Amino acid sequence: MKLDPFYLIVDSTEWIARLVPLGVKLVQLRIKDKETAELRTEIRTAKAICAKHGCQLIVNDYWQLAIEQGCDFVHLGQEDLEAADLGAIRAAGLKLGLSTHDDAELETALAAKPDYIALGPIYPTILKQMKWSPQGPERLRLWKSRVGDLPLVAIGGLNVDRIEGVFSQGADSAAVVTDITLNPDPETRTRQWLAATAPWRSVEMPLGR
Ligand SMILES: Cc1ncc(COP(=O)(O)OP(=O)(O)O)c(N)n1
Ligand SMILES: Cc1nc(C(=O)O)sc1CCOP(=O)(O)O
Ligand SMILES: [Mg+2]
Repeated sequence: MKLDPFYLIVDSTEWIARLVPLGVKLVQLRIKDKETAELRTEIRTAKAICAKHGCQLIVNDYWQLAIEQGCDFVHLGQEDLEAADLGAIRAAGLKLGLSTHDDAELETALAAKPDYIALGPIYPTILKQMKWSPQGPERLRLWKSRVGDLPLVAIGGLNVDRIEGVFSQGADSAAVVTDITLNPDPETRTRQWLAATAPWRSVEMPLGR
């Protein structure tokens, strides 16, 4: 499986409606602190927008709602994974992305046979408090050697200027929140991300890229 090299993460369908039509092909809906009914509506709406624009939607955390709404991809962290029913996720045909932050988490994640592995935080992030120090882009190379053919997602503190650095270390996709959502002009920033990740979007990548 291949992931688009530009992995946008947003916290509402408003953002999805605003940015996905610009050409985004991979988006995560990451909502915290909303009631189930509202989450259900958000997921349903996000799914419809993404389907219209040929964008892969990944639902963060809420795997039961993702199943209920007929989604096809979820992202779980390690604590989410502990509480999740992997059998139900697989039986529903969902693909699964997993977070990792250290060796033990990578081992746990690989045992769950995910469809991609994320490593973070690559750089300091202002989105949320994290107990891990920034990994640095070099750590992606070690992770890539361990995940083999599984797509590797870099996350945490990424911006347009840091894209080349994560792909040169072996990342297959670069995930981003605040460089876009806190930008004074999120549409222009999204277009910059699309352009900057274009070299990694081609079907066949030259060796060593
Ligand atoms: C692509 C990607 N990588 C990591 C995360 C973080 O997941 P998690 O550790 O479960 O933390 P929350 O995002 O749920 O706060 C992610 N969402 N996406
Ligand atoms: C949600 C999330 N998870 C991370 C991890 O390391 O698992 S870092 C992160 C925040 C990403 O936001 P930004 O691009 O604004 O730094
Ligand atoms: Mg989570």
